[in-house]
Amino acid sequence: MAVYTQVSAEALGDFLARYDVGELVSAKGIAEGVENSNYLVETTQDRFILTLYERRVNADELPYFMALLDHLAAKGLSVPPAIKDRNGVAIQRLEGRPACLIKFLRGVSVSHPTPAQALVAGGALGQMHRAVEDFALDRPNSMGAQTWQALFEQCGRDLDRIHPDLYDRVEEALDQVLARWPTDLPTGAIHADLFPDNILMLGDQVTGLIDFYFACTDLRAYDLAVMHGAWAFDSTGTDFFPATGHGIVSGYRDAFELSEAELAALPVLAQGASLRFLLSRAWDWLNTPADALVTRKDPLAYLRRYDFYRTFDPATTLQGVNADPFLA
Ligand SMILES: Nc1ncnc2c1ncn2[C@@H]1O[C@H](COP(=O)(O)OP(=O)(O)O)[C@@H](O)[C@H]1O
Ligand SMILES: N[C@@H](CCOP(=O)(O)O)C(=O)O
Repeated sequence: MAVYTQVSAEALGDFLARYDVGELVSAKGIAEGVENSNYLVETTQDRFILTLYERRVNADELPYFMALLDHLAAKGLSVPPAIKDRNGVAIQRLEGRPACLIKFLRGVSVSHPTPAQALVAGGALGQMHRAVEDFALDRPNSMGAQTWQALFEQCGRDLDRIHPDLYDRVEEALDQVLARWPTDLPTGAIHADLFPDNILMLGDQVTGLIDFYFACTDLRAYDLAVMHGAWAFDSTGTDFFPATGHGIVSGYRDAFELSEAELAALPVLAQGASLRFLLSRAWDWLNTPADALVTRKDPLAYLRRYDFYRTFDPATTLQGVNADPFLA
C-alpha cells in the first residue's frame, strides 16, 4: 500500500475548502502505487484523487507534469488534470508535502492484459505521442540511461543481498547496453512508466492514462519498449506472452509511426528499460523502511526480462531463438 503521509480529517477539510468541490464525505488511502501517497476522496459533489508527492517527484517539476496533463486533456485524451482552486492554483501543500486534487477517472487497471487490451493500450501510447508533437516544454529523464550507472553504484555490493552475483550481472549488462544506446531516434514527451497499473480500462476500452510523474523528454521508442516489458510478461518476468507483445507494438503503429530504425532499436531499448526498473526496484528493495505501507516490487522480475531481451538481440552472440518478440 502506498500511503507515506497520513492526512488528518481536519487538514483535508481545510484543504478542500479552497475548492468549489463540495463538502468532504470520505477519504480512503489507495493500496496501489509505490511512488506517491494517494487517497480516494468523496465530496458531496464528486469523487477525486488526492495525491501527495513523495520520493522521486521533485516539487519544482510539478508545473511540467500539470502542463503536460492539461495539454493532453485539451487534445481529447483521457488523462486526469489537476483541479484548480478558487484562485486558479493547482499545486498546493498538505501535511507538509506538495499535493494536488486530481480528476477521478473511471476504469480499472488489468492484471493480466489480453492481446486485445494490449492493442488498444499500445494505441493509447501512440495517440499520446502524436498529441505531444506540439508540446513545447522539456524535462530531462531523471531515470534515463545517463542515470543508471550512478544508481547502480549507489546500490553497490548490496545488490548481492538481493541475489548472489547481481552486482556483477548488472555491471556487465550496463556496459553492454550503454555502449549500444541509440542517440539518433525521434524524441518527444514520453510517459516512461506506462505499466498496466497506469492505464485504466473498461473491457477492451482505455478509459484513462494516469501517473505521469516520470514523464520526460526522451526517445519515443524507449516508451514503447518500457510498455512492451511491462505488458507482455507475467509479473515474475518468467513467462513471455507473444500475442500481447505484438499487440502493444501493432496498436502503437496503427496510431502513430514507428520507423525501421526505431523498430531495430527495440531490443536494446527493452534491455535498457529492464535495467532501469531492475535498478529502481533494487534501490527501493534495499532502502524502503520496514514499516512503510508499501509493497516492494521484485527487482529480479526485471533481470529475467533483461535476459529474455538479450536473447533476442541480434547484436549479441546470444541468439538462438527465431521469433521476433516485437512483431507478429
Ligand atoms: N485520476 C485517477 N482516477 C482514478 N483512479 C486513480 C487516478 N489516479 C490514481 N488512481 C488510482 O490510484 C492508484 C495509484 O496511483 P498512481 O498514480 O499509480 O500512484 P503512484 O504514483 O504511487 O504509483 C492507481 O492504481 C489507481 O487505482
Ligand atoms: N512501474 C514501476 C514503479 C513505479 O510505480 P507506479 O505504481 O508509479 O507505476 C515498477 O513497476 O517498478
